[in-house]
Amino acid sequence: MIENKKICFVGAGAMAEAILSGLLDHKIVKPGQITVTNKEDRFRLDELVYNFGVVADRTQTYSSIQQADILILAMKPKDIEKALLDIREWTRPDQLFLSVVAGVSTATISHFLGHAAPVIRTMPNTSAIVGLSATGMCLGDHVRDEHVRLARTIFESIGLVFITEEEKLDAITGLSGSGPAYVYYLVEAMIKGGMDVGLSYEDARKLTLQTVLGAATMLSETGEDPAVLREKVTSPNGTTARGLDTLRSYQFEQAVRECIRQATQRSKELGQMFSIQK
Ligand SMILES: NC(=O)C1=CN([C@@H]2O[C@H](COP(=O)(O)OP(=O)(O)OC[C@H]3O[C@@H](n4cnc5c(N)ncnc54)[C@H](OP(=O)(O)O)[C@@H]3O)[C@@H](O)[C@H]2O)C=CC1
Ligand SMILES: O=C(O)[C@@H]1CCC=N1
Repeated sequence: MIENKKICFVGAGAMAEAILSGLLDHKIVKPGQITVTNKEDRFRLDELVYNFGVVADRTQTYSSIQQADILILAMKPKDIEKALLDIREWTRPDQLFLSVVAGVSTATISHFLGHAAPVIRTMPNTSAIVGLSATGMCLGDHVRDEHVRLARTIFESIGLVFITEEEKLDAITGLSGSGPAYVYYLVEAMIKGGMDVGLSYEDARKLTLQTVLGAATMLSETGEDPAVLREKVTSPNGTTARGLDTLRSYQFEQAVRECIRQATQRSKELGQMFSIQK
């Protein structure tokens, strides 16, 4: 429980919602401790107020920013410079800044703020909504133990937290930040494959979901190497062997590895486009 601290979200989209719903579900804060702000979409703020009971400051955004102890930056990378320049005169070095923005460095955030507030950069994922985010986190200048404790409490309410060096954040973005989309893509393909061989959409979806959930739970609960688990499914000359050979012939592994490399590269590019260069 985080008592007596006000949290203000700057940006009220998908990630902001995922984080605030985790905080409220786990009773880390009360709805009245959270304020949401965005650029212009008032209907979106109304929706969050209606669904979660949080506070939206539509007319005095800057006063909610001034009153906040913790600001969570949750806008797109292209919007962060303007957002920070708009609010900076209402911010102070004794506030904690937590960013979920892809690619943008802690040094850039500090630069745009123009003062010595502690900044923690994170990369969660949308599974935060069900409390299963894998969140990478790195610490900028001026961050003290009490800030790390607060950031941990917030992000552990939405899943696993992994503190690391800033150089790793692009890789974490390419792997686990974007990762849910890769899994959904695989699931889409498996459902289509099931339909190709005669199953209904509903049955293919149900069977695929249970298969993915079961496989993830096996990995997590047995701690086994995925290759070992894969081999246990694969009877010599059986059905799995034929399926896996087909995936290999389409260079499945190379495709997935290149996908993560490219997503990581894109995170670096976003960093170059929207971060100051040291
Ligand atoms: N979606 C994902 O899977 C993940 C996203 N991220 C990162 O989270 C960040 C947000 O992503 P997501 O929630 O998907 O994005 P959304 O597009 O859903 O939301 C972006 C929000 O930013 C607001 N915004 C834009 N400009 C400003 C501004 N100048 N001042 C205040 N608010 C502003 C928008 O307000 P308005 O609608 O009024 O324009 C909107 O509420 C991104 O940087 C992304 O890299 C990180 C991990 C996973
Ligand atoms: O696609 C993106 O850029 C964001 C960052 C990680 C997940 N979504």
